[in-house]
Amino acid sequence: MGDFLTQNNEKQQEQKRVDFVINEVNTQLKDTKEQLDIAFKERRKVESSYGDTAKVNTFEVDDQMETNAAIQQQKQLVALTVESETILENKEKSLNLLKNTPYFGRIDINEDGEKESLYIGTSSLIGDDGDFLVYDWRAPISSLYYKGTLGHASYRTPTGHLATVDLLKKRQFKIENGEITKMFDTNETVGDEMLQDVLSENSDTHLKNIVASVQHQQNKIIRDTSSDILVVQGVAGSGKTSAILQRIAYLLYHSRSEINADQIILFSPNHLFSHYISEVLPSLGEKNMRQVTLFDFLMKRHEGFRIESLFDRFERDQHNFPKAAKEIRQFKESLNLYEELQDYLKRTPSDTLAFNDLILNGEIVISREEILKIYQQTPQKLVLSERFRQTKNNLIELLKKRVADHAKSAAVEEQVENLSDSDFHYYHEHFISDDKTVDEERDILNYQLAKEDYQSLYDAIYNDLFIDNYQTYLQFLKQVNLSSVSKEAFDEMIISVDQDIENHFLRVDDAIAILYLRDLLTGSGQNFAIKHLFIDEMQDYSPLFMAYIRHCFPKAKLTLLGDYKQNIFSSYEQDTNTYNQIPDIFKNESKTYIELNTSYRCSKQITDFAKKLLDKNDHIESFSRQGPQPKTHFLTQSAHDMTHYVKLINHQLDQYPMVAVITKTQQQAERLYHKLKARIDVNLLTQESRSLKKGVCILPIYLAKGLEFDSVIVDNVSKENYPQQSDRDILYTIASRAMHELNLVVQTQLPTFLNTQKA
Ligand SMILES: Nc1ncnc2c1ncn2[C@@H]1O[C@H](COP(=O)(O)OP(=O)(O)OP(=O)(O)O)[C@@H](O)[C@H]1O
Repeated sequence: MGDFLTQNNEKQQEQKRVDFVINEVNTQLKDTKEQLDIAFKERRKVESSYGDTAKVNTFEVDDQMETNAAIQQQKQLVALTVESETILENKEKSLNLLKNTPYFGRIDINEDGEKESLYIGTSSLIGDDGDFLVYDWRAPISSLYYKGTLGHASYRTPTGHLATVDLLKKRQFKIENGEITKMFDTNETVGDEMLQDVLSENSDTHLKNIVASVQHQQNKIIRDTSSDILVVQGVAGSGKTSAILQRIAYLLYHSRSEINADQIILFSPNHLFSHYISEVLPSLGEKNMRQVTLFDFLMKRHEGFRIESLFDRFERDQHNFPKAAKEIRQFKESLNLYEELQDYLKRTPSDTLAFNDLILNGEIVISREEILKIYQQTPQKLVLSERFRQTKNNLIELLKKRVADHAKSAAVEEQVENLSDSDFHYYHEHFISDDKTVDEERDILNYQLAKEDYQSLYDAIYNDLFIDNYQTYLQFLKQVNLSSVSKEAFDEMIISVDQDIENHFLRVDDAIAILYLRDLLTGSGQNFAIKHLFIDEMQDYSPLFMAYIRHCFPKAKLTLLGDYKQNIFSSYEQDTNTYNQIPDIFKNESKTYIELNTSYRCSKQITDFAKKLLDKNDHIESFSRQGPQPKTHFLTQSAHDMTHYVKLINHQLDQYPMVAVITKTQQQAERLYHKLKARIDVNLLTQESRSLKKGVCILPIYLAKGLEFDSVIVDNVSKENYPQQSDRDILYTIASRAMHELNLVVQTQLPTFLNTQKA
């Protein structure tokens, strides 16, 4: 009873403080809004007078100079007003976040005999008297909340000095709409009670931030600023995605002046996922980073080609994936291919390199033979990219000569004759100075028009389109000797790649290899501006792609995360997966490895079930949250059984806002959707889907990657549908999408690997 009273009293005290802080937030919000209003008016004023200045007569030279100086000054003024407006807007955003939940944690410390209580929230709040009412969770001192248990603890001060304190108390709050709904004191890093509470909530259409309950290992990922390559292997639901999003917020805070969100790229598995995670950073007061999928990345770089997505490839593999095809794919995805490519390009006689004719209006202006000759005339001792640079320069010179010839042609003469008055004035104004004679004027005009005729050829040379990477790739393949595959099978593959190219279509592995080949040849394709690159679900990317990504973003620090057990797309076996090859891919770079072994997403019962699908050696810990046991339902697709299927779905829907029926393939998802849609409101998700909705959705597993649902129904877990041992990875991935409840629908018999365990 005494305890209860003390607790109640403490809660009242804390609530008083919350009220006080919210009051301060509201006052500051009001001030900020007023200042924003002033800043906005100020900017409008400066901008409109900037316009007036620009209109000043620029006829006289002196006036012109004066005007330029004035314009520069005005430009600076506009930049300053925009900057102060942005600062105020950011402040307003942070205050709005603090308005309902000003903080989530408190630590009491004794530092050099001085006791202090610090409150921790999504951003800092400084009161009238200059005191910190709330500390940003990313401030150095806030790290005490995440890493230490009570007693001695240390943190690095902004000056780099290691400060030691006595951590006396750690308290967690759940504050909703200004009211403390829960409050726990804890000695754990972040106590189980709070975590239990967060994890027992229902799933949502968007991932939430985990700022209040980051766990010790996750904290290491978030606060690592020194590794060049940070590699995270984490079991399904262990918070990898959550941790990297927090990490991005952390990096942005600590390097505000050096990094902005545009210099951070996240490779995400699909657009559904991109949308699913898009609210985490804004909820922490930060701008979202750039997101790209592998498919988009390749499409952008192979203009005019259709690319097979990983999803289409997965569907195709379900129908036919012979052993030879698997061997060839493994080769095309491997670092060996990179080495062979390099080697080939070094030793290959130049006449096996393929070039494109430069064609204008159906006529060859520079033929591929001419280009080859130019290339062959460059010094052999130079590196390839340098030979290409010289070839390119020489081609431009040659084109200039062709332009000069063209300028004298009757066609151009005629164009000049037929110029309209306004075009004539335009050329005069832009290209011909007053001191030219009539003949000179004519020559310049002819040359300019001839140059414009040839502009597309300049662009083609500039963009390296005179090289035929696709044919060069075929030439390369023709000399590969892959001992594990018969010559017939390999030749067949080359014919099929040739046909694909003819049809302007590329398979993923070819698309990546061709990009690498292109960049090795031309020395292009690198982006030095990107500072951080994150790859989620790294197990989906081949070693070759990883090496290529390093080539593309040479200055970026990499954070690679994944779970090699959720191995759906790759043709690799466990011991040759991308994760194991990281030391070979990033040979001379420093790497830090972190493992996350606890699944926070699933109830203990679901994690225990999923665990049995994996090897004994795979280490997964379940979090202690309890839920119902996974259940098996034997249902065919007869009308009678479909009624039971619908009942099962409805029953889940009565209990949970988000229910997913997960199939193995898109085709199965579509078939099931058509059977169910007349009886129940369901939402079919496809590659084109961009967002999740509450209710019931049907989707194939590869679209459910990275997502989670309150309840998952696994469709058709039958031995015909999951015949192989490797299908265990797919079932593991499906099962681990479920937070609270898992149901398996079996049409015939359970797969052999599941038969030995009762669901
Ligand atoms: N420290 C934490 N506090 C609260 N919730 C957490 C924490 N860590 C993870 N979670 C929750 O666990 C769930 C899984 O997290 P997340 O999606 O980041 O895991 P993941 O490792 O990326 O999973 P997957 O490999 O399946 O994509 C999310 O609901 C997330 O909010």
